[in-house]
Amino acid sequence: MEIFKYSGPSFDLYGEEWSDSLILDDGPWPAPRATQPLAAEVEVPGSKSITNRELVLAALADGPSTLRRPLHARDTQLMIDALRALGVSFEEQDGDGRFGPDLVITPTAELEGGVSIDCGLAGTVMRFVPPVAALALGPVNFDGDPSARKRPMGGVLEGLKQLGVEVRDDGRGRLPFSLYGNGKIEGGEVEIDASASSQFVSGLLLAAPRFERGLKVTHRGGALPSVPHIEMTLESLRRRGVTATSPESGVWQVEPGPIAAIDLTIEPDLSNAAPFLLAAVVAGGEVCIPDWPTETTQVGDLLREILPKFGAEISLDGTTLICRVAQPLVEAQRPGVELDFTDAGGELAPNIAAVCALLASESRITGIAHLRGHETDRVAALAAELTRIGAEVEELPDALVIRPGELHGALWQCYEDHRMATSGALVGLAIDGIELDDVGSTSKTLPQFVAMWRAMITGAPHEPESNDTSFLSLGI
Ligand SMILES: O=C(O)C1=C[C@@H](OP(=O)(O)O)[C@@H](O)[C@H](O)C1
Ligand SMILES: C=C(OP(=O)(O)O)C(=O)O
Repeated sequence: MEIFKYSGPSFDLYGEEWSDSLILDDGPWPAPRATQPLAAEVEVPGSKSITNRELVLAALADGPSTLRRPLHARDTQLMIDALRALGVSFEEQDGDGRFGPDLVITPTAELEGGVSIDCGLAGTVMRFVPPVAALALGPVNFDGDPSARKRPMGGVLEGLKQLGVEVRDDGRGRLPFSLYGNGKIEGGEVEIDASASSQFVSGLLLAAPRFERGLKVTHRGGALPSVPHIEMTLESLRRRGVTATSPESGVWQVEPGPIAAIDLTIEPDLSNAAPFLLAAVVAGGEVCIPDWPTETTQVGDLLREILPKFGAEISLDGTTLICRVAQPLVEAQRPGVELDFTDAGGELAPNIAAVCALLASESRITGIAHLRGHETDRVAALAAELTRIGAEVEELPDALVIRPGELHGALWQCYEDHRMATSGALVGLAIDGIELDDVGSTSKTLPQFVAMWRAMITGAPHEPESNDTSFLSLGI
């Protein structure tokens, strides 16, 4: 079944020539109900966060790098297109992954300016590529989807301005903007407010080994979200021989020096494992995820602690994570939960909040203020959609209080947000008549979602060939 086609990024920075990237086949998608306990093994494609960090580092490395089992999805394709526009070369290579080819990335001697970059709706592209582009000679224009223009960018732009890069923007700290690099950055120290996104810090640190004096970044502002993602950035730099440390809380230091070319296998995306593991919580039964990393900086690893709060028994059989649940959630009449998502917020909270609507008493999901600057305002979107299906929801500035109600079918709005889409699919397992207005939004990080979801429910092995992934080709 063909769910959508990706027509490829195409835009005109200052004009209105937007081409819609996702063309849905048949309007709303009826979310399948689970009528019996699940029994599925679900192989999950590579991590978005690791793939896009590694693409950036490979682009700045001292030789060709090979990425095995990288994620192939809209966010990674946008990253490849952005880096290719700056002069980096990409080659596909057959690998053992089931979700697309391996990649060989060859850096360019000199990054090329005079180009426009489409960030789509990808936070990693809009925050990680500007510091790379600032190393190029000549102007680089940045823009993205209309909804991307609402996402905060201030910390990255402020950091670049403090580094002496000429930034032309409208002062709102948002897309679109242009950078005028002169081929090098001296580096030194910057102080930014990263309370809106940890990606501001990660973006500056990833390019920092190529600054003449390296970089010290200090965060000044409110609570810093998604700290494990900054740890992932430091870890990715260290893996390539760069000295990268956090001498104290809210301060990070990267020494100048070469970024080693490496051959790396990308871990499965543990945040994308979340809807499948939570499906076992909702429907009962067992869902297994192979290749769960034994050590990881991915926030999705927190699922091993979170899922037992919903009655799941979590175990490891070698490197296969097993989530076993005795009874469907609604039958189990489990009490509400209280969870703080300051660290894992963005990626895990939407799915968890959706499942909370199926608990028997009040749940509180806190530490989620920064989710308002994600693909959509996720706090408002979750409040609206859970209310739409009959839950009683209180929306606070940085929290959601979710109380059970008479749940019923409805057209669940996805707001172009992959995690809102998978959240709708989750409640649809337990409630008749849930339809999603835009299941194609899952192509941001998981273009195979629909086929994988169906295969999980029927217990059939997922066949990647049943998806149209032709749009993922690099065209080379
Ligand atoms: O660095 C990364 O790869 C990410 C950092 C987090 O962003 P925020 O700090 O903006 O929440 C996370 O939500 C996002 O999905 C991926
Ligand atoms: C917040 C997310 O994405 P992005 O990398 O675009 O910020 C996410 O994937 O949940």
